[in-house]
Amino acid sequence: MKILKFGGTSVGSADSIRSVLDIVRASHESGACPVVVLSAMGGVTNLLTQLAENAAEGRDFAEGLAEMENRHFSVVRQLIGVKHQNPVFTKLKIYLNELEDLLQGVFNLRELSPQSKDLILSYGERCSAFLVSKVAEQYFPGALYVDATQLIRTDSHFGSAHVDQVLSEQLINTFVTSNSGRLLFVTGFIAANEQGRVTTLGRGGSDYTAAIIGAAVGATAIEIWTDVNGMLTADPRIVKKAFSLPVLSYTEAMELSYFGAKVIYPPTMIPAFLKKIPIVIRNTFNTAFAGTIIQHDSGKTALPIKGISSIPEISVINLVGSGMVGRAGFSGRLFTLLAREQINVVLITQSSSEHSITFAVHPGDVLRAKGLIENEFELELVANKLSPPEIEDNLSVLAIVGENMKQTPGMSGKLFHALGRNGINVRAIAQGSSEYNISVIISQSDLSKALNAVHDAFFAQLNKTLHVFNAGTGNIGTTLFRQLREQHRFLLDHNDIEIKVVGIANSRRMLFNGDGIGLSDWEEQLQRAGEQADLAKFVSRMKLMNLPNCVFIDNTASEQPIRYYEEIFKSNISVVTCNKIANSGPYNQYRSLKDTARKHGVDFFYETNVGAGLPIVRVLRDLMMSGDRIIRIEAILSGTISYIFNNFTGGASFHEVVSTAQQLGYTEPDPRDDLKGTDFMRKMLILARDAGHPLEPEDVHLGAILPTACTQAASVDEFYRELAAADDYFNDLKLKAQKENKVLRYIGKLEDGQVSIALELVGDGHPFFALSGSDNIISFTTERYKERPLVVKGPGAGAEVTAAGVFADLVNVGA
Ligand SMILES: NC(=O)C1=CN([C@@H]2O[C@H](COP(=O)(O)OP(=O)(O)OC[C@H]3O[C@@H](n4cnc5c(N)ncnc54)[C@H](O)[C@@H]3O)[C@@H](O)[C@H]2O)C=CC1
Ligand SMILES: N[C@@H](CC=O)C(=O)O
Ligand code: NA
Repeated sequence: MKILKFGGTSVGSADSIRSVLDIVRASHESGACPVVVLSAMGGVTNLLTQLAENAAEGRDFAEGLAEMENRHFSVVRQLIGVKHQNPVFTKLKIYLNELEDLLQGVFNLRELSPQSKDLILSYGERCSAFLVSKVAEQYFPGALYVDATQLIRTDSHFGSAHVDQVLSEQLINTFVTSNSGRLLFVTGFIAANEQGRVTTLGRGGSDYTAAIIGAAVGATAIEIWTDVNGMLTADPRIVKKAFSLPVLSYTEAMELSYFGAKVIYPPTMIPAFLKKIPIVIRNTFNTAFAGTIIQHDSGKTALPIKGISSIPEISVINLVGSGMVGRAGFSGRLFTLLAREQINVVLITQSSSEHSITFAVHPGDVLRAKGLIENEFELELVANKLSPPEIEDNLSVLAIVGENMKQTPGMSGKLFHALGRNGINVRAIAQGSSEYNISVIISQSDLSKALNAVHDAFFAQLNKTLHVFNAGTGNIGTTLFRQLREQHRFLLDHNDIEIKVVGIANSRRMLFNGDGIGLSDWEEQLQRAGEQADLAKFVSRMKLMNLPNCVFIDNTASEQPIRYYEEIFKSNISVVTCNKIANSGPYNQYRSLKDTARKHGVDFFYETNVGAGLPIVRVLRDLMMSGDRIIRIEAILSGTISYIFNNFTGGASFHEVVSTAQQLGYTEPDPRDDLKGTDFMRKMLILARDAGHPLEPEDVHLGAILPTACTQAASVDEFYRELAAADDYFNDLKLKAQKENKVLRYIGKLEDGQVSIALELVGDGHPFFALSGSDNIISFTTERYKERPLVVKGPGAGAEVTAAGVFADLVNVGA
């Protein structure tokens, strides 16, 4: 025999009741004659609570009663044939009249005892179970409505009564046996005490009813039908990637539901656990989905943890006192006091010095707990053996849960790494003695970020999300967005990485969307829904959104974003930049940026600062980190100048070739930066610094390729005019080279801590002779690569290769 329990949403409307009956039919046809347990229609228990409170305070309750009547009557009209409706209306009307009398009594007395409240609430389940049984009767002759007050016996602890398991089992078995073969529709949640007075089993008690009946009849399974796909790895309202768990042990399910996951009412597990009856959580609205099985063992799984649960609102009380806290007997007195006063202590930690105890309670209990402690320990407080209790509010608990944790080392390391990397401060830590959970207390404002970051850390193989804030939507930014869009599917399928661009800014406008800005029409969105750009606001919004695995990309050529890098690192956000200005400014700035990023455990990636997408920065870093020593670097690192010399061969004049290089996207936004050598200087400086030399920009010996008039041009237009005027000068250079069978090369060198860049004529014996397009080439002569240098060569400018380099840096963030 199976028990099927349907929650409020499953019986919330005529449509959903139809789905319930389909499920019952399927179960019935498969041979089992199930017992069906029903909750009140969705929202009805809350409505009844409200009406009872209204009545007790002398407020009107008629309107609410009418609403209750309408909801039930409307189902009768929709689901029961006209001929059979009258007796159903009559019985429902009797229930509603009784309810009205009760509410009137409460109204007259202005008093609502827990006993009256239980009786009032019982009408929710009575109406729904009766109604559904009558709808079912049309298809299952003999279907029987059962009021659980006949089946479940409790004590008189109204509101949350304790079940007399033995007596209830007898009552249930007698009833079920004498009605064998009939389909039973039982009210959830309600029971009765010895005198037959109605009691309730606590919020969510319908699950419990199902478990009690299941245990009594030795059911093969207890199916809890709800409106979600079983128990999930985390709260899906906060963690979009939360997924349903196929198998959990009873203990794991208890731990997960204790901390917030409201899918199942924790006491439900006990009768099922004792009789080893599996509980299956299924979705009434997605019957094709297998749901979650809760059973004796936690099942074979590769997952180190099962889920992450959370309590969003918690308060903490700190007790400090050298003379008191930590002494034998103190904690005993403290926690006995709190237990006696029914204050639920969610979590306890004690400092190793044992001079302090921190414990968490629900915010509604915190002031009462403080008052109780002040009373109980009055003498100790007066004698200064104990400091007055301190309260901290606006905190949350996050807990990772799973039986496998016990056998897997490094679980807490992983948890704290994920939290630390995302700048989440941990207020207190507790590991359950069972080692089935590790809980941390964090600030409420960090909860969403923490849940997502921890979820990614533990279920990384199941997809990691990077949240990107991108400044600069020019040549490189636009190309990067296109590449991200084109690769979105591939990254998800092959690397389980999802990249969401959640903020975009250029010098005119900015736009945010925490769910990700669609990259097929970002320009149109930025125009339509964006606001006026303000980089300070962009950065503060980025911090405020507090997203996990967050990356700031600087795709501008501006000094402005650089002012925020430190602040960004301090907010535990990584930076990826193709903007060279940050690393080629004063040495102190370069040093400080690197140090700050390292200190905050975030990445600062700038591969495209040198040679665009070519692996140069990375290669140098690997050489340095593995203990090699750089003897000499020789390089061509201006893609623009390389292109110009490789193409200034035929009929086109020098200034025309420069203009083509600009059109091809090789130049800096201002091409004077390339031709004056500034861009090359920056790259050599960055390499020298990365190679360990604390140089300043003016330390680089920069040989010019332009006549003075060109270098002094005050605007880009004027620059082109001066270039055109200098055509003869460049032609002479070209002819000289051709005469000597040589080519023009602008070459940078780093040796003995000295950096120079100069225009050279090189012959075909030179390794830099054969280049084409915008090629860069770099040769590292090192202790290990002494005889034959390590050479990297390839296109070193252009939007496609640069954006690809930014992309590669991005996917490596946090790797
Ligand atoms: N073109 C290439 O081959 C390579 C370029 N780079 C670097 O890429 C960067 C971008 O170059 P392009 O895309 O060609 O430049 P671009 O001029 O086409 O685009 C720059 C973008 O930055 C935005 N911007 C400027 N100031 C801003 C501010 N204060 N706040 C927000 N946005 C701002 C502009 O609105 C524009 O969208 C430069 O730093 C360049 O050195 C690096 C390696 C290779
Ligand atoms: N303008 C630069 C682009 C790469 O950094 C160049 O020409 O090399
Ligand atoms: Na590079």
